[in-house]
Amino acid sequence: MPGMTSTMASYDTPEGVDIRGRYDPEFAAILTRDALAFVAGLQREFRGAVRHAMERRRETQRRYDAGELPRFDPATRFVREGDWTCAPVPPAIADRTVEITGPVDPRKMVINALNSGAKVFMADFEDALAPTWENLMRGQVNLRDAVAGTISFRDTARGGRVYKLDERTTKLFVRPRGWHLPEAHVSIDGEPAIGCLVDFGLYFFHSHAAFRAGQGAGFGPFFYLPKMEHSREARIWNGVFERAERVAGIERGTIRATVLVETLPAVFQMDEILHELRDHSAGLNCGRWDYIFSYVKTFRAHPDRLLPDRALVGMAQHFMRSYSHLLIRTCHRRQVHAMGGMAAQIPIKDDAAANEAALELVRKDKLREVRAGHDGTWAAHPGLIPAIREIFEGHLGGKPNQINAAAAPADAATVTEEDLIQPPRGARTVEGLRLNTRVGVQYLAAWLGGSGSVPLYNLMEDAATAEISRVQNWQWLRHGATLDAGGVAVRATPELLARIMEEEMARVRAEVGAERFRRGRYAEAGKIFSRQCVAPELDDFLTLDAYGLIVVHHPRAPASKL
Ligand SMILES: CC(=O)SCCNC(=O)CCNC(=O)[C@H](O)C(C)(C)COP(=O)(O)OP(=O)(O)OC[C@H]1O[C@@H](n2cnc3c(N)ncnc32)[C@H](O)[C@@H]1OP(=O)(O)O
Ligand SMILES: O=CC(=O)O
Ligand SMILES: [Mg+2]
Repeated sequence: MPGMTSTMASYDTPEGVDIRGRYDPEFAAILTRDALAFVAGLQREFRGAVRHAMERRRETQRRYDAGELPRFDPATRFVREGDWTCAPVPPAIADRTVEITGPVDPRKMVINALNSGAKVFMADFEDALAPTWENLMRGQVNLRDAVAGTISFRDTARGGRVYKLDERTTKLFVRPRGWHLPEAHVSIDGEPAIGCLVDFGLYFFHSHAAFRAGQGAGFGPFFYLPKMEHSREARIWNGVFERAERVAGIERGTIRATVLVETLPAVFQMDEILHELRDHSAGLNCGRWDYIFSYVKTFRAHPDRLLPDRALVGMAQHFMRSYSHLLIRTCHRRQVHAMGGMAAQIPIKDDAAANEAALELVRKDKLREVRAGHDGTWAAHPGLIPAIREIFEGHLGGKPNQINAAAAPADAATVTEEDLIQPPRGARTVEGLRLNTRVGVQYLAAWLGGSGSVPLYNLMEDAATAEISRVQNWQWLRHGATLDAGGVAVRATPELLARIMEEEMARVRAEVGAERFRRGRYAEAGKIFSRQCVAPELDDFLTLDAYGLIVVHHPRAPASKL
């Protein structure tokens, strides 16, 4: 009987491992006994180090809250000043001029990304994915089939159009979740698994051999590593890679990873992070959106460092420019790629002039990046790839990257601690508070409904951009910021937010329509977002705070709070 298997059958798990997510025969082919034993081995070896690293994050934040500023660590000066380089770049990924990003599910999108004409596809378990059990497991199935070259999809909504891989596809990088996120559907020795070790472990276990034979020319698999704050966290990843190489019997140093420098503390640790990963490094990337989020988080207790409206905090702000210039110099000194970041604009379908204006903003952003010395950059949508390729390939003149040209802006050698934390300039407005609220609520509603990246007001929104909306509102309220309301100064207060919330919820309802509003989780998202904005203590991550609401344990009752 259809459906019978899903209630009766269960996963074959090794000692100490329990699967609390829905049973599905397709998922069972991923959650094999051996694959789970591999994940459990990682968790058992590294859980102590991860716990310690998370405690150190909290301890460091307490020091920032007491007035300390982030700075370069005098104890590791020898690493910053030392004359060392990372292992040579694998030939398969010398050219990373344009990288498309997208969630590991839906399947169609994965195929589109692999066929997009970009050099790399960064398949995301992180900012672009709501980590529901279904998304995570379907994502693993998609990645296994993508690496095997067998992935296909029949789109019934499009008259049965069949999607399959082209002759030439992009190289695959996979981004697991950050160290802070648990995986509540997998328990190991009675505690939730570490989310990123589940993402990494299952993908690596099933695909490393096919990947190295097909995609990596003897190297790989390749990864992106998000949201790290300190080199001790990179050291854990290095250990994970070494264990994986040992267990799989592959040559040490062939797994490679690009670290996103997307927290403020990490910008003071770039050499140290590369040094920890020097045998496994594939460079650094400017994760600009989480970086802005992290600036607010780090300075949550510093009223002299309030951000202006979110729309004004771009790469032209001094602290952002300094960060990207220092990242380029650091990477090129260490002989690895310095990757640029994500412009939030996406194609606008129904307005040619607005579309051209959006494309022009993307072009400008990419031109700035390649001129500054970046070796490649990110695209959020396939429609942007031709323009971005033209800029990067035109500037590089046939070279795959500019690592050996040691390209870096002249001011990169003199970037100071003060440059990296200089408060951004610009107005703080009630309109900004409104927009944060409107966007934050809609993103959260989408995330609760299982979508981790969505188009909103012609921009890409994902967990990182939504975090900026949340923490900026929190910061303004916490410090009673003065906001401009069309020439009149008003104070950011919980009462003002409550009024704006009511008005913006009504606006969202009118925009999306009553039926979609009712079916979606907008009301719930509104409540969560409000609570997060007025919380006495800033929640570290909105996705962690709300995670319990997307956890569905089987066969027991759904929706348990962790
Ligand atoms: C801060 C950071 O971490 S940035 C990195 C994480 N964020 C991301 O990766 C966001 C990636 N982008 C996206 O998710 C999407 O582009 C969105 C949600 C912004 C917009 O998606 P949509 O509304 O579906 O776009 P749209 O309707 O224009 O899609 C047109 C086609 O392009 C495809 N497409 C759109 N974006 C992508 C993508 N990133 N990768 C592959 N294919 C894509 C769609 O599948 C669709 O294909 P079809 O014509 O065969 O049906
Ligand atoms: O992950 C990328 C970012 O900008 O955040
Ligand atoms: Mg990010």
